[in-house]
Amino acid sequence: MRGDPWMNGPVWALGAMSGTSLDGVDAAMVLTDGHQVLEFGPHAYRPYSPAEQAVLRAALGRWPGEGVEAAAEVVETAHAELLARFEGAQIVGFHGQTLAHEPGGRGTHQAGNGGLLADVLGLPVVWDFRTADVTLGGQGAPLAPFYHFALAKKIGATRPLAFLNLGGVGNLTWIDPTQPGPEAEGALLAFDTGPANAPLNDLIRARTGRDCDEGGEVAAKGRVKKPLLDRFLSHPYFLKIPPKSLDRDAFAELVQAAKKLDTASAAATLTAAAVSAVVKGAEHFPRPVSRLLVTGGGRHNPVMMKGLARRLSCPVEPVEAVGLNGDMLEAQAFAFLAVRVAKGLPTSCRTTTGVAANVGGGQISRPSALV
Ligand SMILES: Nc1ncnc2c1ncn2[C@@H]1O[C@H](COP(=O)(O)OP(=O)(O)OP(=O)(O)O)[C@@H](O)[C@H]1O
Ligand SMILES: CC(=O)N[C@H]1[C@@H]2OC[C@@H](O2)[C@@H](O)[C@@H]1O[C@H](C)C(=O)O
Repeated sequence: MRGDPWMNGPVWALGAMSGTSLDGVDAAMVLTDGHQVLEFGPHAYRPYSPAEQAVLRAALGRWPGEGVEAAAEVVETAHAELLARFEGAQIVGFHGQTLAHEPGGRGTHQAGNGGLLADVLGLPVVWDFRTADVTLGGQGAPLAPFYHFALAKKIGATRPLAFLNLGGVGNLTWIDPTQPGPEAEGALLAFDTGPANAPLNDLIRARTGRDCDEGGEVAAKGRVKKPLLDRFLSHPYFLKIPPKSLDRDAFAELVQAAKKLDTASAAATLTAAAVSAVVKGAEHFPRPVSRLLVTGGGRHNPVMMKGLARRLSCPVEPVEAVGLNGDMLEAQAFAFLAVRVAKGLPTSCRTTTGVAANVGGGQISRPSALV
């Protein structure tokens, strides 16, 4: 609508992401006009309790109508609690929790109803970011690349660079920052690399009860089992030309096979698998990059980071090296994307999701009192 504040200049947008690691919800504010990121605002994190995590985990792989109400309620409650702590937001970008992702098949499913959140928060909420892209034949993921492009401009990059997200799943965005916008021909190439932390977390949880391989300490004590790594790398996913995306549990057989190993060797092999998937992914870059900026929880894992630095021919640094916050970058991305959706700007294109035309994915729900 013409009277909406985002039609008249930059607004403070609040974004929230509940990632595939199932650890909790990140939320962050950015001041943006949907093109540039002008300022970063406050951020916060709300972990899921073990009971909430169990509900989400039990719902993985399920679709609407398949008993996902409890999971949706966990997502909505956690977001309502977290987002209510912020002041001054004019619009909210709510990603929800991906429970299943099958572009080209049943679609993509993010639990959580943005309409409910709009009523609770009294703010317009943009949500369901992925469906439109999938409906138009795209992968529906990754969606952070348009935000990565804005960040590349913000940090003043002049040569090709890449962002790597090491979340539950890994994803890479190659960027030519000299292009005028993210949808320009040759500006971006983005895709999921393969599993990153999710299989490692699942192993560590099963063996030790802990959430993750903190500091890569378990993997550092193990030896990589080359035959298993080679088997992993022969997966047809690595031969696919990007754009391409993955479900969290697409490589379940890798985890099964790793379970036969001692804990340290299994962790070492799964960590090496995450690294190798990125190295394979980098082979798809249109041109070499000047640096690789790493975001997501995996940048805290020194075994993963050292593996990448050893095997890639460019500097590998956490995004903090350029003054960004790698724990909040995806939450910020959905704040930025919310403004783009509200303004009718695209959030994905052929080179980020494979969609045939530029798409502004997402629907906007306004608080009932405002309708
Ligand atoms: N100190 C640490 N040492 C080792 N690994 C860590 C550390 N901190 C975080 N991680 C890993 O990072 C994961 C969290 O990453 P992140 O929050 O980026 O994932 P996500 O947003 O849920 O995933 P996705 O981007 O796939 O949606 C943890 O589950 C853990 O595996
Ligand atoms: C379907 C889905 O939720 N995919 C996530 C997941 O987590 C990482 C990777 O796989 C990426 O494709 C995406 O998230 C980020 C935020 C994205 O869309 O850019």
